[in-house]
Amino acid sequence: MIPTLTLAHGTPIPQLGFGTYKIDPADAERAVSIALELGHRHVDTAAMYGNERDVGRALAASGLPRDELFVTSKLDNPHHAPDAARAAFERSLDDLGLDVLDLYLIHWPLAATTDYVATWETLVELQHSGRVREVGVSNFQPAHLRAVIDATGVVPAVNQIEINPYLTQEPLRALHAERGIVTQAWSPLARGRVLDDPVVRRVADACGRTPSQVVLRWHLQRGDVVFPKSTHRERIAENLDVFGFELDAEAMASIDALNRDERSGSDPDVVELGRGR
Ligand SMILES: NC(=O)C1=CN([C@@H]2O[C@H](COP(=O)(O)OP(=O)(O)OC[C@H]3O[C@@H](n4cnc5c(N)ncnc54)[C@H](OP(=O)(O)O)[C@@H]3O)[C@@H](O)[C@H]2O)C=CC1
Ligand SMILES: O=C(O)C(=O)[C@@H](O)[C@H](O)C(=O)CO
Repeated sequence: MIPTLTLAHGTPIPQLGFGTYKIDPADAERAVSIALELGHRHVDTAAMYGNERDVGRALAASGLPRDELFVTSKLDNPHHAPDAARAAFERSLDDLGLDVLDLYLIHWPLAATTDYVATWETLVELQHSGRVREVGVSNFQPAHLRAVIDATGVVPAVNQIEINPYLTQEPLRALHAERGIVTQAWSPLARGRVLDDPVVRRVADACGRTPSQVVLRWHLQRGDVVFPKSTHRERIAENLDVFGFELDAEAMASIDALNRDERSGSDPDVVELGRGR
């Protein structure tokens, strides 16, 4: 039911997944279990979220075959140094209860304080070890992408960046398309802020859908990977029910036009060790 895109090394990734930032560890097993029960097969987590063990428990309890699941985690900011990164990766695998991860990302470039190229080389080594199918980055700006590609010749499978109707990120998406990098859109609903937008509401009313559904549909039709977060069963179901309709060119253009280059979350040029989280 959920379409897939293909990553750099041939791994299929469901285009719609389930986000887990800000899901309290005490609630994460329940929320992820609901997501899997309702049809999600792709879960986005991170060591930073503190809920990998609980996500892992939900994956195990689901009884779903491992090859039907796609799990992403991310290297947390304090662990960029190569040895620390290897240890952090093993901790994430262990906490998630997995032998092999599908996708592992550098969470933030921390360009002013870390050698993110060395960190990237470590992720590439991890991929060669066979413990992770695909490696990528998150919150990388064009200069950071060019630096890791120039140094290693290895193109990140994805760049996970904030994208929503208020921050459409066209220049970065164009660079991704040029380099064969899959774009992942974090905070696809701008953490709920776009759902009251009058234009979004008008499009939703016109197609008999909810604001969240039209915004997610907009992302999917642009070709990006999205993983909205919700802890409510009815919203998780609503956010999954986005494959039975299409936005026409006029509706797409009216949502594109909402761009105001406005972030809902942290700015990659500002986040550094110990700040911006
Ligand atoms: N790589 C990175 O640096 C980052 C990655 N991410 C990833 O992206 C995921 C999604 O981003 P996130 O920041 O969580 O924000 P989202 O844009 O997914 O918005 C989540 C918010 O919207 C609400 N919501 C969700 N669905 C609906 C709905 N149908 N109707 C009304 N409200 C709704 C949720 O409330 P409720 O839960 O109460 O339903 C929550 O408050 C994260 O969970 C994480 O996995 C996020 C930020 C940074
Ligand atoms: O959710 C994530 O993956 C994050 O990195 C966020 O915590 C991010 O730092 C943010 O935008 C906080 O407002």
